[in-house]
Amino acid sequence: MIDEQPIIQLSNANIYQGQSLILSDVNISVNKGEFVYLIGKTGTGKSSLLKTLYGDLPFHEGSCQVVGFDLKKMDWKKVPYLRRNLGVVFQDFQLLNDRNVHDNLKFALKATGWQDKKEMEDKITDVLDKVGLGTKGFKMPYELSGGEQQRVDIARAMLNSPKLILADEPTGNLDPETSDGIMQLLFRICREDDTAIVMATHDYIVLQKFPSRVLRTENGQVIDNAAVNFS
Ligand SMILES: Nc1ncnc2c1ncn2[C@@H]1O[C@H](COP(=O)(O)OP(=O)(O)OP(=O)(O)O)[C@@H](O)[C@H]1O
Repeated sequence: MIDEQPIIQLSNANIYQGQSLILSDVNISVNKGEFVYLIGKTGTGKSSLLKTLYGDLPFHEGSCQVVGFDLKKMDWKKVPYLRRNLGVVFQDFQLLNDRNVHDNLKFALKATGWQDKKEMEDKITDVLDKVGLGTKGFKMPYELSGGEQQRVDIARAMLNSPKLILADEPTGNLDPETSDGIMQLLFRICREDDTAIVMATHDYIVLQKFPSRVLRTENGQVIDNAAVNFS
């Protein structure tokens, strides 16, 4: 068996928002290709944890390794390099409304250092096919349904073939049927590309339909392999 480093490893980690300690003594590890839910009541720190993992909040106490980056030692200027190695998916899609789907993806590629036109075109075709939007590249974001916009957001997260995708309530704005489609897509990416996915959610229907390991934020702690009470 190949001895691989976890994609995420936090040990005795403290998570802050400014001066406020949000989560303390966090000890979790996520392996390649794992799908992990992050649940917990509102305001208990799910987004704060995800933001720390993608370098949006500084990390100082304990240890935190993400896709091979040591966040405690990492120079703040290196955050763009960290971001090239992971994908982030948001609840509100965060697409640029002044350009079409293709150009949204091209913008993201250029912003992460891509230059070769042919390679960029091939990559855009590849990710749009993967999310089932191969024919929608010319559409403006406002011409798409919520589910389609979320697929574009996921396509954008996949552009740099990340080993990790962090998703903050990706089904939060979608109806149950559309959510199912997004969950099937995320699980397929996880399985076929061996991408680890950490997904914050309030959606217990999704958890029930697509069971996987659960982390729960509660009373300033993160509980691993948490039981879920569906009643
Ligand atoms: N920008 C900020 N500045 C200061 N405190 C913040 C900021 N954002 C969030 N907080 C605080 O951090 C704590 C955790 O919030 P966080 O958004 O991480 O929780 P959450 O579990 O993701 O909540 P939700 O489920 O509502 O999205 C809350 O007490 C919140 O008020």
